[in-house]
Order: sequence, then C-alpha cells, then structure tokens
Amino acid sequence: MLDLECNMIMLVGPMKGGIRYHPEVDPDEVNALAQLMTWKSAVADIPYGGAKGGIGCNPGDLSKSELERLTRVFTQKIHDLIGVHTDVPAPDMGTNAQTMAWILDEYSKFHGHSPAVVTGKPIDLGGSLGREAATGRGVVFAAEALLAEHGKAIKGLTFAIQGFGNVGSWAAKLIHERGGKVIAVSDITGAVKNPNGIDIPELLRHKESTGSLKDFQGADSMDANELLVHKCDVLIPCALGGVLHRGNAADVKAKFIIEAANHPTDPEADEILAKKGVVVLPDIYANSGGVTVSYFEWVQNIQGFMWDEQQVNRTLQNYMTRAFHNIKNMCQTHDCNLRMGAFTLGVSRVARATLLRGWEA
Ligand SMILES: NC(=O)C1=CN([C@@H]2O[C@H](COP(=O)(O)OP(=O)(O)OC[C@H]3O[C@@H](n4cnc5c(N)ncnc54)[C@H](OP(=O)(O)O)[C@@H]3O)[C@@H](O)[C@H]2O)C=CC1
Ligand SMILES: O=C(O)CCC(=O)C(=O)O
Repeated sequence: MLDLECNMIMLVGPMKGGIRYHPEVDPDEVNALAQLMTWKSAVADIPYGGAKGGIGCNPGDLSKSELERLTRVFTQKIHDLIGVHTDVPAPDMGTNAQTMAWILDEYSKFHGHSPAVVTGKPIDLGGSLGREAATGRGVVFAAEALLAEHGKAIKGLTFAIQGFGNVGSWAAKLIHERGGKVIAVSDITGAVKNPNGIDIPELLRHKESTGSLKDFQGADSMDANELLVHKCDVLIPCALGGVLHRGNAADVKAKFIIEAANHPTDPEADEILAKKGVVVLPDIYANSGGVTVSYFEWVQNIQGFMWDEQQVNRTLQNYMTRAFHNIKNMCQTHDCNLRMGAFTLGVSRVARATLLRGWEA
C-alpha cells in the first residue's frame, strides 16, 4: 500500500513530514501523522504545513535492492506531488538517509537536480550535519528544559527507552553522555535491563554488529512490554504509536514521559496518567528536533551554504528552549497541561496565519 497525505495547503510554506515503511501503515494513520506535523511545525515556529507518507511493508524483510526499487517506484508515483516549495519528505520509521538519496535521485530524473526536495539525506548529497542525531538530540534538549522546571537534571536520573532505532539510540547515547542512567532499552526483538545503568556505547556496538539487542552481555533480558511499566524516573517511547493505553497506563511508574515517538499515548492513557500525576511532554514538541533540523537542511540547500555542526546544534537548542517557554506561557495563560498548551500554541499560530491570508469562512 502506498500513501501520501498532506494536511495544509501551503499556508506558511511547503508541507513537510517523514515517509514511513512499516507493516501497519494505513491511510488513516498517515493522515493523523500528517496532522500532527502541522501542529508540530507551528509549535517549532518553522514555515511548514504538515505531510506524511508511507508504504505498508516490512523493510526488515526486503533486500537493499528491493528497498531501492520500491522507493524508486513510489517516487515515480508521487514526483508531481512533492517538490522543493510544495512538499518535502524526510525519514521516519523504517526509512533513512539512503531512502532519501533514492527519492532525490529519482525525483531529479523528472525535475532536474533538486537537493532541497528531501531532507535527512546523506551529507555527501547535501544533507545537514546534525540531522541524523537531531530528533534524539531535540528529545534530550526537551527533557532538560522540562526537568529544569522541576528542579532536576538528566545526571543521576534513571531512564527507560522503548525503541533503539534512529531516535531511541541517539537519545540513549546523549543521555548516557550527560550522566543519565539508561536502565532499560527495547527494540522489536526484545528488551534488556541493568539497574546500574546500561553501557550505551557497548550496546550500540552490539546492535550494530548483531542487528538486535539479544545476547547483550552487559544487561539482563526482560519482557519488552514490561519496559513501559518498569520502575524509572523518565520513560521515553521511541517506537510505535498507541503503546500507552488503558491496559498499561495505570501501571506506569515513571514520573515523566517524554514522547519521542509520534502519538505513543492514547487519550484514555493520557487521562489515567494525568490522574496519577505523571508529567507527559507531548510529541508535537518533544520530537520536533527532527523537523527543525530538516528545516535548517532545506534552508542550507536553498542558500547553497553549509552550516557547521555546532551551529546546527546550537540553533536547535535555541528553537527547543524557545518552544518550551512558549508552551509554558500557554499553560499558565489557560491553566492547562503541557499537551493542551502545545496544541493551543500550534493551533493559534495556524489560525492567525489563516486569518491573515483572508481565508476565514
Ligand atoms: N526519524 C525521525 O527524525 C523522527 C521520528 N519520529 C518518531 O520516532 C519514532 C521512531 O522513529 P525512528 O527512530 O526514526 O524509527 P527507526 O525505524 O529508526 O527505529 C524504530 C525502532 O523501534 C523499534 N520497534 C519497532 N517496533 C517495536 C515494538 N513493537 N517494540 C519495541 N520496539 C519496536 C525498532 O526495532 P528494530 O531496531 O529491532 O527494528 C527500532 O529500534 C516513530 O514514532 C517516528 O514517527 C518523530 C520525529 C522525527
Ligand atoms: O524531518 C522531517 O521533515 C519530518 C520528521 C517527522 O516525520 C516527524 O517529525 O514526525
């Protein structure tokens, strides 16, 4: 199944969002994810509408050459819909810089060389330094901003991380570097735990060489579902949507949840967690580091000028800190939680742009 959804008609700039390859991709989910991109871009204050694309497939079952052919055929079908100033794809679950390189190459056969038509591409093809790490790094900046509000810091706190792909592995690495104790990690093959803190660089090497978390010597294996209710200070879902639901929310022991995945908490779980006093940092803010650095990549491509990595990371931190304070202001003004504050900020920015364009009903 191939699907591409766009949620905003060029109100403030092109539409933007990732392309997902996963067996559970369906049009409703892609549409919902495109809507999240609209509010996410508005919260980050970057000039984009929302989009998302996906293919229902299991990339783990496909060879590299099958993935390339699939991506090229997909691009042949959507090349008239995407474009530097209309809709700019990026990686999401199951896709990566190589996928973006194939899209760029195939698109350029129809429209001429156009590096800015995708972001998250390899550096050698015009990708931005810092984009690969950006979502995980943004998650860490977001966590630091939230924890500081509560008089805490990453150092010394315990973390459980679901998902060890692009977002989860970068978040784990950066938390480990800051002195946080990552005590549980999972991927699709299972989960591992170590109450003294997992050696994340070692786990990265193990995952890189074996392709899974299984048989890692530095930690005990655990039930992957148990990870979400494991005793820790901070839980970071970095995989699928809907993983926190009424069946497990009451058992969550973390005091903070940083939503690095898109839509990991369903509305029933949200209510249960709020009653328990768990502080949830919403996805449309917490994982916005990826699209923010995608914006920097697009700007660099259009300018034909490459930023150094320090500039990318510093500017990302400024964007994440500014957005956190804007959300907090909304929460204070409307006496609401962080999710409502983030949505109020995003929706009000989109509404203002709509009115200014004269599109009111
Ligand atoms: N990439 C980006 O820039 C952004 C991503 N996001 C969101 O972050 C989340 C992760 O994306 P990303 O890291 O890019 O995706 P990846 O495909 O790189 O990684 C996904 C990870 O989730 C694991 N996983 C899949 N299913 C399960 C499961 N049932 N239980 C536990 N782990 C599972 C995978 O396991 P395995 O390694 O074994 O395959 C993998 O480690 C998604 O929700 C995505 O929408 C949000 C903003 C930007
Ligand atoms: O980098 C991008 O453009 C989009 C990233 C994405 O898909 C997301 O934030 O969910």
